[in-house]
Amino acid sequence: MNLKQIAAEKAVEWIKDGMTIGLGTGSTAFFAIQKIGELVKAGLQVKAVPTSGSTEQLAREFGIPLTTFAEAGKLDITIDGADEVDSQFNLIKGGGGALLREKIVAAHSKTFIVVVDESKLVPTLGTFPLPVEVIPFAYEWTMEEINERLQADFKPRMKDGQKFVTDNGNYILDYSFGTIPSPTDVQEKLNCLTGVVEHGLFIDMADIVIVGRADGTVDVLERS
Ligand SMILES: O=C(CO)[C@H](O)[C@H](O)COP(=O)(O)O
Repeated sequence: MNLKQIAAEKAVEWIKDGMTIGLGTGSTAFFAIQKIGELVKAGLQVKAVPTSGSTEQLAREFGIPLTTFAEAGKLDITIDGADEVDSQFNLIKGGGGALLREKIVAAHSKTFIVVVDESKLVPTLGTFPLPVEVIPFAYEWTMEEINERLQADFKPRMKDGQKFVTDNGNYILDYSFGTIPSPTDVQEKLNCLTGVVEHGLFIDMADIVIVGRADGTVDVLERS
């Protein structure tokens, strides 16, 4: 079986009747959404908040009832993928461009479960470029300020020859660090910059990391 699928389907075991859940974005989250759809068809009662337009569409296709934050309050569980996971459960996310809603949803969940195949486990974050979501208005100035602070190479994210635009109408800059020895340091530098909406560092947010291994087993790692 696909490693992403075994991790994602394991995570779905945490979902119980009556829960409100956050649905992540990406090819790993897809398998969780698909499985939840099957369980809903079989009678599971849940309501979900999607983290992107594409996930909302998938949830509708799979017949998963949707809700809003206003209605749901704090979510019971969110299941989402990640681009990198370090040994402290810190993450880089946003490869799919949904980092802002993903972070909001994860931050408002009692339990945040991250599902990955083992290739996403790293000793230190930073091989995967760090996505930074910026407001399009005067984004060149924001970019200059970020560059001054981060001193790392970056590329504006493109799609079909145009700047990639997020579900929130913003741009993404992908920063190549190679290695991020102190994710909190980078987070602090980015958090106070006007024009930066959000970044893909998810620090101290994941409660459980579920890993699909090449030998077909699945590891459930819980934050101590
Ligand atoms: O953060 C994300 C989307 O914004 C995804 O969770 C991340 O990119 C991992 O994607 P995949 O499961 O397809 O490898």
